[in-house]
Amino acid sequence: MGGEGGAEPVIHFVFVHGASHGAWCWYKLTTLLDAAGFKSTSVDLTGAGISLIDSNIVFDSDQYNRPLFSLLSDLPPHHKVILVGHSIGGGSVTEALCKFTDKISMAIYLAASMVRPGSIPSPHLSNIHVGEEDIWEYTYGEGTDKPPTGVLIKPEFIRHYYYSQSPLEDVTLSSKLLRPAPMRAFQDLDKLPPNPEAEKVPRVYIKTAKDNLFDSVRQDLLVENWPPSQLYVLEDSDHSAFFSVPTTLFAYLLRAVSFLQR
Ligand SMILES: CC[C@H]1c2cc3[nH]c4c(c3C)C(=O)[C@H](C(=O)OC)c4c3nc(cc4[nH]c(cc(n2)[C@@H]1C)c(C(C)=O)c4C)[C@@H](C)[C@@H]3CCC(=O)O
Repeated sequence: MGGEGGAEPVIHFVFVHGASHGAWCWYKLTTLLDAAGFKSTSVDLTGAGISLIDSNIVFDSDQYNRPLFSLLSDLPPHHKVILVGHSIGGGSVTEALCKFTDKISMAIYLAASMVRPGSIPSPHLSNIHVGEEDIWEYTYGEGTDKPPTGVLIKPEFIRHYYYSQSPLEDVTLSSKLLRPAPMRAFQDLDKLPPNPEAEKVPRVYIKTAKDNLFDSVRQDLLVENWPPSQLYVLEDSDHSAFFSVPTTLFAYLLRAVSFLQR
């Protein structure tokens, strides 16, 4: 955990957003944690949130994850963080876990992509939203004869798939803030070689039970394929627990980290 040389080590949470989101989506959680005396940081990955980079020119996962990697590499010696990733942000968490293993005391996946390094994820998992509707809008930054460079959920599907149980104010605000996500950065996320050291770090999975985007069956499959040390279920949560059930999520985060102190 912290280890700043004072009497009590600081418990420091670092939050990683999912596709199209940004550091902004964690505002309720960081407020609760800061008020309770914890340290929290939320990052904007390249091309997301208030990043000045156009996501159409983000080419790979290294470039996409650079703000997170910089944060971790700049931590003082012996300072460890609890890394929390949402949705496809779980891929960034796993990459960070492999690259900065000694900086991470716990990895927490919230309705997130949790794929074991060295394994091949089932195609059933990598097909985003396998339902009937075509809910995605693509951007062709290099021309329509080339593969898409960006992807964003169509406006009419935002509420149902991302925020069905969340307050309307959060839906309204998010609708203004969501940005196209860098397709090419996602293609190589989760394509990591085996990493036995990273496997020693405790992992926690938090399931979202009323999730219209990432259904229970697929979340269960991730958990089955790479069992975490702790599993929690947010019964009333949509895909975006940081909006729909922030106080329960806060309580689960505290319960999860309490196991580090035993
Ligand atoms: C375009 C393919 C690329 C990909 C994109 C993508 N993935 C998610 C979104 C987008 C645009 C979302 O909006 C959603 C999210 O982050 O919401 C905030 C996404 C999810 N992805 C998940 C799992 C998952 N995705 C991939 C792969 C890709 N996602 C493509 C390369 C994998 C693997 C291993 O290949 C996995 C495990 C979920 C956590 C969410 C839910 C989306 C869904 O599956 O319906």
